[in-house]
Amino acid sequence: MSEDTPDIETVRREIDRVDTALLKLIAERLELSGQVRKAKGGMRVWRPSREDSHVRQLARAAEATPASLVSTIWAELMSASLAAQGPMRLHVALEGDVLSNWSLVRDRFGAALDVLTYPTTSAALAACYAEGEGVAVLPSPAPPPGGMVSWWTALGPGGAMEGLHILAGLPRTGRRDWPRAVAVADVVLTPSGADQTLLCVKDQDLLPEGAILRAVSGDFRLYSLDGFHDLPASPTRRVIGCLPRPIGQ
Ligand SMILES: C=C(O[C@@H]1C=C(C(=O)O)C=C[C@H]1O)C(=O)O
Repeated sequence: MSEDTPDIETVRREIDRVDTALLKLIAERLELSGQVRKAKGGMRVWRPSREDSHVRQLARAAEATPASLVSTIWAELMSASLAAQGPMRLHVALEGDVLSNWSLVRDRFGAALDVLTYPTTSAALAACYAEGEGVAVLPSPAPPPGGMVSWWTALGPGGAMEGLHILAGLPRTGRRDWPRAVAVADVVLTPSGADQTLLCVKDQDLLPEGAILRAVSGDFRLYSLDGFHDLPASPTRRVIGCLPRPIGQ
């Protein structure tokens, strides 16, 4: 053994020391999330914009730790926090590549929350709509010309589920400009600090400058706008979501 080779027992003792410190900090964090629950009163448990702005700041501060690792570790911590705070269930549509969908959900929401799965997108969306604290995980609105994934029109002007919003993109980290899946819930839109606003337009309507066409279904078009925009709703257009920008983009 050369002089530079670390002694395995010494390294293991150091790892034990770090893990014991981490364990104490995790317990402290869980204790604090119990207090958040009380402080929130009747407020909705899931605050996706707070989660993504927090993880973005941590990833920036992390230096050598990759953003994807920061995101998955905090997904687990937040999952435990949410499970402790109250009833929040995930309603996941497993259409398409089931294994990829499942790992996207785990990476973003951790393992502590109850998950119900559905064979179709519309069934997952309906279950979420029927349940106050539910969150649906659905395939992203499809870019044209693949406009078959048209569930998002139900959130648009005149749609049956106007209270629901698109609030998070999956995966949370990476360079993709448009997510593979999105999370939908009955939560008010608030900025995370780096967002795209999702605007659903019916028929032909005047578009804000810089709008990017993301999906088309019948008379409905879905555009994204850079930044957070609280645009007033009209019979022909409505803001249906706010997607925090992927971390690491
Ligand atoms: C703790 C809160 O509740 C939830 C859990 C969070 C966390 O564990 O950091 C963050 C946002 C919420 O989804 C909060 O609202 O701050």
